[in-house]
Amino acid sequence: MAAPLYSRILLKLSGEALMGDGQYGVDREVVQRIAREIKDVSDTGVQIAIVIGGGNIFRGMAKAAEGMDRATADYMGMLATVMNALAVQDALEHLGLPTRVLSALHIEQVAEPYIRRRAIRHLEKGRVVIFGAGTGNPFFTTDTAASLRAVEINAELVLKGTKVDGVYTDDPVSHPEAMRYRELSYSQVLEQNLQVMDATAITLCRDNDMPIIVFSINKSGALMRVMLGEEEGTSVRREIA
Ligand SMILES: Nc1ncnc2c1ncn2[C@@H]1O[C@H](COP(=O)(O)OP(=O)(O)OP(=O)(O)O)[C@@H](O)[C@H]1O
Ligand SMILES: O=c1ccn([C@@H]2O[C@H](COP(=O)(O)O)[C@@H](O)[C@H]2O)c(=O)[nH]1
Repeated sequence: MAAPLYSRILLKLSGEALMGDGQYGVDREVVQRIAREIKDVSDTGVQIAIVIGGGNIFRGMAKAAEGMDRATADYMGMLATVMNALAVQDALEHLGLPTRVLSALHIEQVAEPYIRRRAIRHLEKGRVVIFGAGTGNPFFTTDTAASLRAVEINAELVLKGTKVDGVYTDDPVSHPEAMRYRELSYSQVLEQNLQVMDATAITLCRDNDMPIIVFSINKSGALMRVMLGEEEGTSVRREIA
């Protein structure tokens, strides 16, 4: 089999991708399938760090969050990502993969605190590192946490695994006629206001020359195909000559 193109990656998993066909929460079978795909990549020797979103839990609480103080609601969202991190950790460890959850919020009984050098050490030892609680700051998103952690740990690539199979001319969920891009520059995403990742996350990647590939985590084998450099999803990187 061909060798992966990367040795250290940051995988951003959309929280909503974990809920399968449900309205909210975690679908165990979906998480187990994603865990198997992660293990396949890990078995090739690629170091994998993961940032998980919280949309599957947090959007289920949207009514409760209405009218709340924004920062308080954001802390609820960050705690939701910790629950997802534990669900993914459990699924990976059932497959025999060593993992560590590192949380940006202090909850020592549940997860190690985020310490950059520790995260790198875990990766070097072959552990899958799962970053919980986003950046630890309200007014941010887990996409931004993914860009930030990727830069911090010197990852070679941010992989955004989501429900759609790339970046489209418009939201493909509400605009079925939208067309998928094969590649885009950071500035095209920003100028065209393509909503697949927020502007802060894209800007951080642009400023640090961190390439991004957006792909469908629901498509079997897609994660491995991205690792092997095969045509999959949309690649976002610096200006295309
Ligand atoms: N131009 C676009 N191309 C592709 N997807 C788009 C575009 N504009 C909006 N989207 C939407 O962006 C979503 C991707 O964001 P995603 O659901 O992964 O959110 P997230 O914040 O990363 O994760 P979470 O579900 O945890 O909140 C897709 O489901 C898609 O419907
Ligand atoms: O750094 C962060 C990351 C996340 N949040 C809050 O959590 C939710 C869920 O994250 P998603 O990226 O939408 O999946 C988000 O809406 C924020 O409320 C945060 O405050 N800071």
